[in-house]
Amino acid sequence: MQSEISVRDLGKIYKIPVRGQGLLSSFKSLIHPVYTEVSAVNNISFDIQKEEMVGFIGPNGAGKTTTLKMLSGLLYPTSGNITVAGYKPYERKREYLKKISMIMGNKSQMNPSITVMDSFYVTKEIYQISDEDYKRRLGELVDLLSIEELLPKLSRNLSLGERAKCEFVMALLYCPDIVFLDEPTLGMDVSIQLRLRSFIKEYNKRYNTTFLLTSHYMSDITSLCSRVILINKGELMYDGDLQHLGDKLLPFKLIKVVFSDANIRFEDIKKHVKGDLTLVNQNEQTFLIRARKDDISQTSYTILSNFIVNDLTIEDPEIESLIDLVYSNGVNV
Ligand SMILES: Nc1ncnc2c1ncn2[C@@H]1O[C@H](COP(=O)(O)OP(=O)(O)OP(=O)(O)O)[C@@H](O)[C@H]1O
Repeated sequence: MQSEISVRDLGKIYKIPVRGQGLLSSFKSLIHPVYTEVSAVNNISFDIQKEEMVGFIGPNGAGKTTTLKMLSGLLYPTSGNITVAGYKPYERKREYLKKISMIMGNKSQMNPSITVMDSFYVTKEIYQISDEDYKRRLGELVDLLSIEELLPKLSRNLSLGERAKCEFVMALLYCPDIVFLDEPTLGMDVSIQLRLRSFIKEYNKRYNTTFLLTSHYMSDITSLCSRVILINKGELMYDGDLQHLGDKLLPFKLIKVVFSDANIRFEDIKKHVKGDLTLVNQNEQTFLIRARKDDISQTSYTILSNFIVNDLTIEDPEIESLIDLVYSNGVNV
């Protein structure tokens, strides 16, 4: 069976004009432009099946947006092949454009000078949605996102969160099979992020829509995607289970220990325990300590043998800490 999204050896090189400093140099570069090349995506391959929700993650400049733009047909690849729903995206066939949608958290698709309702109506006309389907779909989406009172407002007067909800409605009105989400919750407060996440989850279940999502908020990824594709400097670094990636990249565990003695200090523990140990936090006799996974049995044993302990538990690190690692340091899986 053919995958819903199939990407093979995909590459994108941007050619950027080099401009020298000063007026004369700028003038020369207009007549004889010199270009430099930036390899944004380098030979990546992956498959996504229908109904999957996949997180697409990587540090700044990794090539996520460039890839999404090639998948949606906004950019032409320099090399490789893409098939989405049986189409070549860069051909931008009308039937293809009806099958996909792209939501970009930092770009609005709505005309600021007309009302929300009119923007939706324009979408109806562009995508030739029948009156009956339009009425039903709009009703459902307005209901799911509770935006009834926004319909008569001018788009330019919407708050960030209100606009995001309307963008979702507009992008889904024509019932696309595949949705590309690029930072859909960017800059939103936590309550709107939660609302949009539960909306995406519910929508995926109800309509079996395929989602490919990039986000700097790990909670978007952890709550929606069990599979992640990780890229770094345009190269594919990992494709698989999110939890497994966490195990690989976070090679430590957390020991929560409650001592009987209120006077214990972290230095006392370190005197006995060999190896890497970090104090994450302390509340009276309760310590949360980070230790390397490989040392965890020995560390716990040493603590139990040298102190009077009321309670000791071993916990996995929060998968959320993965995003800091991925986005701040880049990664090597
Ligand atoms: N239009 C463009 N012209 C030239 N270079 C570009 C263009 N768009 C992106 N790039 C470069 O391509 C590389 C990948 O950029 P891209 O926007 O795809 O990364 P990203 O993973 O989406 O980053 P972020 O998380 O910061 O949004 C970067 O080095 C970027 O500077």
